[in-house]
Amino acid sequence: MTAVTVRVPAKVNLQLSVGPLRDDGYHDLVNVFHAVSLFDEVTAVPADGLALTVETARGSLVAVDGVPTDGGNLAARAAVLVADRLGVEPAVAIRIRKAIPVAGGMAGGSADAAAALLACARLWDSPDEPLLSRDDLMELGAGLGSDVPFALLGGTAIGIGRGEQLTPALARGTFHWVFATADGGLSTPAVYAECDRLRDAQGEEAPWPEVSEELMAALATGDAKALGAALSNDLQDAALVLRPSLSRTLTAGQDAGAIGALVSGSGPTCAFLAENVEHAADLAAVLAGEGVAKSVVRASGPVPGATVM
Ligand SMILES: C[C@@](CO)(OP(=O)(O)O)[C@H](O)COP(=O)(O)OP(=O)(O)OC[C@H]1O[C@@H](n2ccc(N)nc2=O)[C@H](O)[C@@H]1O
Ligand SMILES: Nc1ncnc2c1ncn2[C@@H]1O[C@H](COP(=O)(O)OP(=O)(O)O)[C@@H](O)[C@H]1O
Repeated sequence: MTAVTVRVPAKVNLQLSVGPLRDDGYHDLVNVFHAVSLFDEVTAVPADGLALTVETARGSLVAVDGVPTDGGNLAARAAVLVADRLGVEPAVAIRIRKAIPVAGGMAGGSADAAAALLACARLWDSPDEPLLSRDDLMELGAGLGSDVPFALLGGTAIGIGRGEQLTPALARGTFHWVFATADGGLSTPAVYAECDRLRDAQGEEAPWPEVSEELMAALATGDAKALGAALSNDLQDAALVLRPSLSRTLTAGQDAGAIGALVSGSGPTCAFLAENVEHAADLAAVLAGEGVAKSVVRASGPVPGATVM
C-alpha cells in the first residue's frame, strides 16, 4: 500500500455535564458528542522513519501555528501505538490538513489521532486477518485522549466515564450549525480547573451527571427547536471567565435568531443551531458581519466518524 488518506470530523458537545473530580484527575461526565461536517484530512505514506507535517486545509482559515510537528503530535503518538501493537517500525510520513480549529473545543487533535490510528492500521495490518479491530483502535485511542474514541465512531453518541465509554444515541434527520471561531485557543485542563474553582467558590458540590431526557427526545424526533432548547455545557461559565469576549459572541448569535447557542466543549469556539440550511446561511452572514468571531463556518451533523477515503 502506498498512501492512505482518512477524513475525520470535528465534534460539538450537545450536553456536557461535568461531575465530580476523580482521583485520577479526570471528571466523570455525561458527554453527548455530535460529529459535524468540518473535517481534517490525515494522509499516511510509508517512509524511512516517522515524520509529520501540518498545514491548513484548502479553503480553510484555520491557523496551525500551535500544533506540534514532533513526536508530541497526537497523530504521531497514534502511529507509534499502532506500530507497537503490530510489531512493526513506525516508518511513516503523516501529513495533516487541518480545517478544525486548533484548541477550539472541537476535538481537532483527537480527530487527527483517530485518523492516524485508522490510516496506520490500514497501512500495516493484514487486510485478510486484521489483528486490530475497530474496537481495538477505540481502546488505543482512549489511551491518547478521552475524545479520541468518539472521533472514530462519529454520529451522535453518549459518552460516560471520562467521555471514552460510548453508546450511539438515536437521532433522526440532519441539524444545521454555524460555528464562530476565536483568535487563540483555550486549554482544556485550564477550563476544567476553572469549572472546579467556580464550584468551590460558590460552595457547590458537583452533581452526578445524568443524560438529559429532553435532549434525547429532541434527537429521536429530529426536532431542531427542542434540541436548541436542550443544549447545555457545564464548562461554559468557566470558558466565559477565561475568555469574557465570548459573551458578546453568544449574544450576537442569539440576537441573530439562533435556536440554540453555546460554547463548544472547552471553547472558545461558539456553536449556533439553525432551523434549517437556509437559516444557517442567514445566521452565518449576520454573525460574520458583526465582527464577533475570527471566522464563521457552517456545518451539519451528524456525520460518520473517521473514514478511509
Ligand atoms: C472538554 C472536552 C469535551 O468533549 O473536549 P474539548 O472541548 O476540549 O475538545 C473533553 O472532555 C476533553 O477531552 P480531551 O481533549 O480528549 O482530554 P484529555 O486529553 O483526555 O484530558 C485533558 C485534560 O482535561 C481534563 N479532563 C478531561 C476529560 C475529563 N473527563 N475530565 C477532565 O478533567 C483533565 O485535566 C485532563 O488532564
Ligand atoms: N494533531 C493535532 N492537532 C491539534 N492540536 C494538537 C494535535 N496534536 C497535539 N495537539 C495539542 O493539543 C492541544 C489541543 O488541541 P485540540 O484538540 O485542537 O483542541 P481541543 O482540545 O480544544 O478540542 C493543542 O493546543 C496542541 O498543543
